[in-house]
Amino acid sequence: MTVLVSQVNRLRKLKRPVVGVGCASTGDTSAALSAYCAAAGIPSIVFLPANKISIAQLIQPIANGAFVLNIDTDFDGCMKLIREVTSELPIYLANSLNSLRLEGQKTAAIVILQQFDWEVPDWVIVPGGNLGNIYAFYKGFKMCQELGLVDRVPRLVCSQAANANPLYLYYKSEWIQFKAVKANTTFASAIQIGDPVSIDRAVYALKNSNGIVEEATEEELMDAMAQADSTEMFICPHTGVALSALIKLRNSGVIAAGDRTVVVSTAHGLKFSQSKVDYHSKKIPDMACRFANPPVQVKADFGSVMDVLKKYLGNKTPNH
Ligand SMILES: N[C@@H](CCOP(=O)(O)O)C(=O)O
Repeated sequence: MTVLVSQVNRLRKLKRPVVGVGCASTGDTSAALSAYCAAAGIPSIVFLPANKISIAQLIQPIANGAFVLNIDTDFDGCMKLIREVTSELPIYLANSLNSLRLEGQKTAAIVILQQFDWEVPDWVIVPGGNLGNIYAFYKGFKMCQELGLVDRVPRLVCSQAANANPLYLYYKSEWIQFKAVKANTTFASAIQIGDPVSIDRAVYALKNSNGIVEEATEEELMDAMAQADSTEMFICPHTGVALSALIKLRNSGVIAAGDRTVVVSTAHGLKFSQSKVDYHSKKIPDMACRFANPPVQVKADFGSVMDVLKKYLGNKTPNH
């Protein structure tokens, strides 16, 4: 996002008629845009689907001084509206159909290679919604190959929530015909997108990296998130979608035990704390919440506290 906002800053210094930067968002693009625009002193305008993003996501653009429109539609409706508006008004569009976003995002691939000491991982798994990310990763890896820094690109996996899975359905139809879907509610709300703007670029990236598309049900993604959290992480539900793909591909043997695999995490878990509260209090209809760790309610007296502690510790063996 800073690549794009820096470019807009330059255009404005050149006296080009750009009154502000706008985006439709499921919560993360708007947070980044509003922060960088605030730093650059450029007005930001964000179109958000009302009641479909977390409070932590909503408050970021508000706090950063963006002009926030809460629109009674879903992300795809917001995207359609901002495209119409930016074709009428001199507002610069910041969603990932703008190639400046992709140029910035592709640096994530370079960072992965650098962290792997320029050895190419076998797999990179990315959660997919509007689908700019998966293409940007491909673009970054391909650029490094063309520069001779590495000799190949990793196999890419794009993982979608089963409730918002147009790419998965397209892949399963062997790329016969793309059909946008109505995105249903998912805990992975940032990828609750039925008509991704970067569909063609994503397909190009997947075909050219011998890629795979996976999907995760609500139960699978929430269980994967809880399992990851219990190992010291604190991931977002979208990362749970990507981890579910890893679990499935590993179980089916597609990803082998020795394969080096990167799972990309796209947001901080603290932005989605309500989903974790719901899971750990086992309040989600039709979900077993197998890895829930609810707090134990106990009376404020020594005996009661000792009783529950002894019961808990009785199940544990000392670690010598
Ligand atoms: N998940 C995104 C949706 C918009 O995607 P973009 O990459 O086209 O900006 C968000 O957080 O808003």
